[in-house]
Amino acid sequence: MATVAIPTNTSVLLLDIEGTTTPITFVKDILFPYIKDHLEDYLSAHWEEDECKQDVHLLKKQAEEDTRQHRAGPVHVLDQTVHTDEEKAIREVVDNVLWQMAADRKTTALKQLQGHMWRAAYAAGRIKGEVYQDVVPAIRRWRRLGLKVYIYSSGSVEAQKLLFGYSIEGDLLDLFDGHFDTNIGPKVESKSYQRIADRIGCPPEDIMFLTDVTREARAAEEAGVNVTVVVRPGNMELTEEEKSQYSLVTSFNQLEVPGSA
Ligand SMILES: CSCCC(=O)C(=O)COP(=O)(O)O
Ligand SMILES: [Mg+2]
Repeated sequence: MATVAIPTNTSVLLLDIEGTTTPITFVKDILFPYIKDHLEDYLSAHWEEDECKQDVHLLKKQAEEDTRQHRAGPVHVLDQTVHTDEEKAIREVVDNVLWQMAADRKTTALKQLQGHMWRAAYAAGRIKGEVYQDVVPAIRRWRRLGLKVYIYSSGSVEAQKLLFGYSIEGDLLDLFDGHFDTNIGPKVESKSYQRIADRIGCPPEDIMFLTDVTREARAAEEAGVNVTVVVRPGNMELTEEEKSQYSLVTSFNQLEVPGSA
């Protein structure tokens, strides 16, 4: 695959995680199964704690929104207020979370709870965040050239910091100037990218977004952000039309910063 020149005006690289910096298999085969295996025990152990109560509250708000939107699933209604039976209430939360995960939903409520659950696993060394080999050297190179590097993932900011803070390559948090998650808006909506540009304090045109998902790429482009689509093993196959529409790279090494050769 050919090299892709980063536009000369670029001052910020905005990176997706799953399928871009990190193999999809790490998320699907390690992070998500951890949640499924530990969910019920986690809720039972932390049910009375403020953080867990806030997580359940957010899930309930999301379930109410889903009901308003007629987004029916096998189990999607949480009604904690009427439950005096803790076990039953926990069961409802478990069913709701598993239903959301089966649909790979990116709701802030789901992502916040997942982030809180992974904290203990990372801290105990049971999980280490995976990053592709080309990622760290490329980011260090970009930073030496004066570019800023931000993360934008559906995973909560806390989950992002855990992944990079406890990574197979050690603590990588000093590689990033900041993190964004769905609190700024969904990754498939162009307004989210406008907000990110505002928050960083630069025009959208000065940002290059790297992602594996063309719906995200399209939303970013609509906001005026430059985009390169990252093709990694196991990523969703692109259509011929998508391949012709976007600049593609299989490694960050293919991104050339003008004047740096
Ligand atoms: C960064 S934490 C785990 C990943 C995750 O939960 C997720 O939804 C990944 O979404 P992305 O926007 O990075 O593709
Ligand atoms: Mg992705």
